[in-house]
Amino acid sequence: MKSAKSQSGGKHAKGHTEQQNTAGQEASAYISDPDSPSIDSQSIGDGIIQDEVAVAAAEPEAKSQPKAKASLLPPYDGPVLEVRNVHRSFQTGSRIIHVLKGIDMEVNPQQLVMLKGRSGSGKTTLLNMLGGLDQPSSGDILFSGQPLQDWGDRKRTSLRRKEIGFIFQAYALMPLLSAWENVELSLRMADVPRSEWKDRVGHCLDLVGLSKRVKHRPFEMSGGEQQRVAIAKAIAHRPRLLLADEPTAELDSKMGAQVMSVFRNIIEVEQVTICMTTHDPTILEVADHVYEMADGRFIK
Ligand SMILES: Nc1ncnc2c1ncn2[C@@H]1O[C@H](COP(=O)(O)OP(=O)(O)OP(=O)(O)O)[C@@H](O)[C@H]1O
Repeated sequence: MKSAKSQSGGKHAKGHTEQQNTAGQEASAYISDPDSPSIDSQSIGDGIIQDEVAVAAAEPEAKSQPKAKASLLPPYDGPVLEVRNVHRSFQTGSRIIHVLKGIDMEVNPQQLVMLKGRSGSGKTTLLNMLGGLDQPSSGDILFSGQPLQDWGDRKRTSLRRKEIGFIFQAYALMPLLSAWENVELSLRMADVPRSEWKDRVGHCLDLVGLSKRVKHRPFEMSGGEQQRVAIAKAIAHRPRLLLADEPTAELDSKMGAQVMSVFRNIIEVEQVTICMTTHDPTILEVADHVYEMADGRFIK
């Protein structure tokens, strides 16, 4: 796993020990400011995980009673994602690095779309933008027809919590929580009413083939099983979009194939849309569409 990058838009989950160590501190921040501030200036893994650590550590009573999932987005029949001429540059010291150089793409409902390309081509930078974790330097990203750049930090945070599920290369599960509790956490974060948790957690763990592992903690499971818990967790709150950053990179080919078959199944059953990055040529055939990136552009 690579280290986090120097500036906004970096990536990757922190190690578990670090997640645990920050729990108390993050929890108090969460309680004192329930509408937690934007995490857009943090890496994809850092932002999501700090958010989760805070919610996991907070006493349930410290939050107001969860409300039913309010719709953030008006009904829309078009693509889940429309990306128009997106550029992203980073400044490191006196240097400006132009990472994305005019990206155009569309992701339609219930598609499995893959971004492939060599290391450093810009895949994760783009994924961060698609999840509203970072903003383009120029260009537009529409999520279900809504231009994300016109949304404030708070609304984008809410979009991430309610409409997007994130999956990482290194699973990013809470190490002290069981599979069941890890999935439950995502419902708590999305303000899903507690009365719905039991059925929904059971259903999601069943979908990923882990109904017999619900009490296991991450260290008691194989890599493939942990990644399937992470998938159950990512879909539990019924997001429209799943974003996965190299979800099979740590797995052998058999477990990688299982994860891809779970992806196909949840697209059918949960009607979710998936956009993922990969280096693995053996899984590309499962995709509905593959975008190949080189040096910040798509190769035709
Ligand atoms: N926050 C940042 N500050 C400076 N440079 C960055 C930042 N984020 C990404 N970059 C640079 O942008 C380029 C693309 O990085 P990115 O992580 O998007 O590539 P990638 O295709 O996902 O690579 P990999 O397959 O290794 O994960 C790299 O040269 C990287 O160093």
